[in-house]
Amino acid sequence: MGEEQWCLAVPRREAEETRRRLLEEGLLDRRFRPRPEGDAVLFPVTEEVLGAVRCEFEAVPERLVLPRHELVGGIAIMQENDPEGAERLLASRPSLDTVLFPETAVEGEYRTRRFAVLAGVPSTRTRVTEYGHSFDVDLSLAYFSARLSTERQRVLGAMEEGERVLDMFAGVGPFAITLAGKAGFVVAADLNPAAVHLLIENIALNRAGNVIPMLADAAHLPRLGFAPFDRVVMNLPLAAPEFLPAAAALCRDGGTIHLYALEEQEGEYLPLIREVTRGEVVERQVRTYSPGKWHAVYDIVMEK
Ligand SMILES: C[S@@+](CC[C@H](N)C(=O)[O-])C[C@H]1O[C@@H](n2cnc3c(N)ncnc32)[C@H](O)[C@@H]1O
Repeated sequence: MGEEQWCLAVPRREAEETRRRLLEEGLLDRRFRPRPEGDAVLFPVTEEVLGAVRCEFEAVPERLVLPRHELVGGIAIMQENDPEGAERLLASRPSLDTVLFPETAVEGEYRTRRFAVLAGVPSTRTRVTEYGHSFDVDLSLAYFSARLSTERQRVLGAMEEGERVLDMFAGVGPFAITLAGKAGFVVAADLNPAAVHLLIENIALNRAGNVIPMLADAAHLPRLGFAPFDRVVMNLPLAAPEFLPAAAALCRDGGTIHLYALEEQEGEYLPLIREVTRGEVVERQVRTYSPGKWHAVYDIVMEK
């Protein structure tokens, strides 16, 4: 079952006049694209607007079922390869530019997917706004998931002012730039040159001058002679445990590592974590990944 959206179905001959009046009254988004359906044109509206205007206009309320999708800025990623559903989705959401369908799973070292464009502007690039920050992303070139926005705020909330932070797998910078709000500085590393290009653009976009971008393999970071960090973010769920010894070497005693991992059993990574610290470890489920598998985060206090 997809998501539902209320619409006003207006006879075609009334459509232009209705559009003008709804715009004048501020009840319709200016980016609205009319979508003819039979003899009518469908205007997407909220339930409140529907209640307010249905008596005034020669209009019938309709409930459209929209295909399941995930929103990333102006892009909707659909779960089904359904071009007709994609057109409906595009018409119902004025803020959308493009509807994509992932042709592959998230794959490779850079954790990217290949997409087919189902509707709209043929591009995988968009701008995402998250808690007052803006991130330019290109979904086919670099990883980005809007689903971790709450998690980034949680980590920010756990920080003290002025911390030295390392983001080992920074992507286009959502953790690094969010945490920069409280940090003294953030070193943000990624192996993917396209991700680092976007990271640099995002540092400028958000004026986050205390984020230091690095094109680097996280495995080499311990050899670069950094002073120990107060906090290390490890967001590479499939392989982060491999890099835990490197993170432990880079984190000060009493500092915190946030290890994101994909697991099938609660506490799966505890034995590995116990090899690097005697400190407190708190595990949380971030979200379900697939049946029987979930993304977990371990907040690890370093005590060597
Ligand atoms: C799951 S993504 C997370 C990106 C970002 N933290 C976010 O939340 O959007 C993991 C990132 O790690 C990068 N990566 C993979 N292997 C790496 C390595 N050995 N060293 C540094 N970065 C790596 C990938 O290019 C990818 O951008």
